[in-house]
Amino acid sequence: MLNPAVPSCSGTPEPGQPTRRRARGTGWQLKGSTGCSHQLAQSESPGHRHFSCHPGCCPFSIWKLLGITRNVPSILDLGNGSNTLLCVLVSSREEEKVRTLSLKASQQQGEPPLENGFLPYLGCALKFGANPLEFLKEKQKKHGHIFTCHVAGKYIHFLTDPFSYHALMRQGKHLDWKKFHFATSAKAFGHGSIDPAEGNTTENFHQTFIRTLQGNALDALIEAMMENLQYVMLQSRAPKLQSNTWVTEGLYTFCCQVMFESGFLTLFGKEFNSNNDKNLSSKQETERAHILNALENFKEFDKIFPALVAGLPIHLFKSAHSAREKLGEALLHKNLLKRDNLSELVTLRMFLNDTLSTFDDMEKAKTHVAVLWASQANTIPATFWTLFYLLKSPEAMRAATKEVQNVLETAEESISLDGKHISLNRKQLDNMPILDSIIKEAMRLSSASMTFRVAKEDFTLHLENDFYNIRKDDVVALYPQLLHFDPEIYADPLTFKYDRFLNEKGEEKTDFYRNGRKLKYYYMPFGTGIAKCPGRLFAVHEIKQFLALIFSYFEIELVDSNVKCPSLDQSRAGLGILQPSNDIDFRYRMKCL
Ligand code: HEM
Repeated sequence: MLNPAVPSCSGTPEPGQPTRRRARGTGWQLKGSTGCSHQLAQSESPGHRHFSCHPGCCPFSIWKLLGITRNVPSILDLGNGSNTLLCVLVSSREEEKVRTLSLKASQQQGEPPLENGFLPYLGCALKFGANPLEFLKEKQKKHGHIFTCHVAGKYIHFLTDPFSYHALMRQGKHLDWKKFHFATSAKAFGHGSIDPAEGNTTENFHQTFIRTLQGNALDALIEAMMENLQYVMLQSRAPKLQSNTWVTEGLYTFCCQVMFESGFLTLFGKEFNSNNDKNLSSKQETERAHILNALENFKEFDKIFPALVAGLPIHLFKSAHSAREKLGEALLHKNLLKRDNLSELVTLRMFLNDTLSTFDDMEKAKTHVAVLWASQANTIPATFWTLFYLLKSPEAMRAATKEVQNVLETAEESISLDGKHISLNRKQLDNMPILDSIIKEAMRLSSASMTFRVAKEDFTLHLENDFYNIRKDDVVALYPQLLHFDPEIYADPLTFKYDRFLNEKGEEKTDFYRNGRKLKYYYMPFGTGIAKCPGRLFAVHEIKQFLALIFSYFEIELVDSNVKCPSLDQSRAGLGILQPSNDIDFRYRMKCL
């Protein structure tokens, strides 16, 4: 792994003058501000091809440092303590770009201000990757509400004014949201293209998700999840909970196991048939071992997910590759068919895979791995942050437990350990505004999702008071963490306030302001517009169910009540809810009921 002291071309740019620009359609040109416009020298060693400017211009041979070699990727460790990995694959196509490096320029008229960054090909990628929020805040200060960043070969126009967000939604005619999702999914999960235009399938995935995660389908998911959470918390973890003694565990580890196991059972059903089965308990144990094994594979694969999105091939990561294949094996249709209580989502997806696609068995299975990942990767950290903030805030904990007690009482649900499970339906769970506010606040503080749209053609982006030319294939992006941490919208934005999303009546608060104007977009962990997460309602219900059951059955506390809030692991910035950079010890024991 390289740990570069980032080099630059000798000589500094002329003040106020960007040193590079895109010549439409011709790739990159570079000019050192000393006036050099050199041909890049090329040298070959077995398996590698190095490019370098002449020694006086690029003393550290940036090309070599970045490992620009034929089909050999580089991983750059920023060494800034943030665990950030930025991965760049430089293929022969990029080599062509590098070959044409030689000159200078600036943004074209009518385009947003351009930040090229100092690194050829990478542009601003390293700085952006190290801390996107700080980077974008700095550029916002410098350029205003819209600017363009060159990031790893792409031009990304960031809209930072929340009053401009609707411009992105409105101009769907010129902007594509699907291509990026389709390409990312195929790259990360290893199935063939799911873009109907490419002929492997005619399934409309978006419609499948809406149909099976919302409306009536959601009721069934909620019911199954309630049952599974109790099975996992009480029966499956029974050996740990034998006596009335405290169990100490990492909070993230706990949330991860409970949510993964329950969520997996809810979507992919159970191996065992629970009715009148003499060997039930040994079958349950085997099933649990399989799911925990799937969790290990999930974690191994999930670790390198940002690298896959950045374009690195999975073959570089042997154990993650093998983990993804094992997840695929487990979700082969022939194995799913042996399970009871498959969700409507999985049943319908299997049917559509079989009837509308030409995927082979493993590709079909990998489309299920994609669903498994989408259903868990954000939910697990969101559950952790919610419970962590509750444990840190006695006032929030009191309000939340009281709300749950009231709802249980109204529903005439009693809490016991005699095997009768608590049941709360969707309507009852919807009647918990305090939990809603707590979950929202925890996600506001931990979410770093990014909304992307790709320009289908050259067009003019109309914002509130101005307009900008956007070129075909450029990306227009929103980074809502800017909005979530804006002190004008959220006073004291880094502080957890459990009732931030409640109004004076104790109902959901929806009026948030900036510059005295009411905002339409103020909370976006689930994205927005057409591509908004189709599983968002289920996700919030899952977390509420988890909390309601924790409060009902367990006493729970932090091992160190003064423990500091863990920092956000920035390596997943742009992908959703960030994980904590370290786990936090907590303890729990069964209540004496
Ligand atoms: C706290 C939990 C969750 C968060 C924060 C979250 C967030 C997101 C975000 C930001 C997107 C991308 C939206 C965009 O591109 O603009 C997304 C997509 C998606 N999410 Fe979630 N999600 C969560 C839970 C879930 C759950 C539980 C499921 C399913 C059971 C799910 C299923 C999906 C699917 C299938 C997509 C892709 C949609 C498409 O491409 O049509 N998500 N999610």
